[in-house]
Amino acid sequence: MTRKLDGSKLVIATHNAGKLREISALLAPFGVDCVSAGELGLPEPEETGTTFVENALLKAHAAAKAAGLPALADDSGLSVTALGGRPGVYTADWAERQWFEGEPGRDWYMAMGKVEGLLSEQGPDVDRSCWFTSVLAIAWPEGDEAIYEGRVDGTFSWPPRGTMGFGYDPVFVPQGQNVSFAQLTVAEKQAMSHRADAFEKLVADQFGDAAHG
Ligand SMILES: O=P(O)(O)OP(=O)(O)OP(=O)(O)OC[C@H]1O[C@@H](n2cnc3c(O)ncnc32)[C@H](O)[C@@H]1O
Ligand SMILES: [Mg+2]
Repeated sequence: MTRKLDGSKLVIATHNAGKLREISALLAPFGVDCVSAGELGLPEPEETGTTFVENALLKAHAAAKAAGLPALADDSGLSVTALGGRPGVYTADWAERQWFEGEPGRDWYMAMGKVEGLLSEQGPDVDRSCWFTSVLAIAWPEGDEAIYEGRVDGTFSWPPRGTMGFGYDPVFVPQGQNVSFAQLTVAEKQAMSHRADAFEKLVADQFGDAAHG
């Protein structure tokens, strides 16, 4: 039995604005009182794990300890079959940190181009199948933890298309669709995303029969 959220404030332990938007929207129907890591001024922990689970737990525990509140973290990434699952856990690292109009950020276009470069080296018939993973971890200040994993399969598509979403969304075409994640509204992406898949498991476990949304 995993520990359950009991109505106290929940820290959304991410420094990624796109994820924060999606996780807040997923939580909205459940009336959970949320605060983001950014609002609390929590530092961004170093992601030293070698798996999504390790990094999600590391981020959730760091935030829970620092805030004295339960914390929900997401570790996610894009895995490309023909690249042996890379960038995978290192998806964020493939994008260099840059300054954009005075704001710190990462260069996602460069990172997507890196993946495309490696794929096109393998010729025009290269297998472009790929998948997104999301591991959601909840940690409590006392050390309890819970883990939920989600996945969505698709195709790495070039050139990038669309302006919605974040990160690698413009190159990810989910199975059965012909538009990228960045051409979908938040609600449309949530109907099929890796994060929503993990969240469904979280809801079943944490909110049980009372679950809706
Ligand atoms: O660690 P936090 O603070 O949560 O934010 P982050 O951006 O560093 O997040 P990760 O360490 O989990 O790195 C995962 C990267 O994978 C990419 N990614 C994950 N989910 C995605 C999604 O739904 N759409 C597009 N790209 C996604 C995105 O580029 C993320 O930066
Ligand atoms: Mg990160």
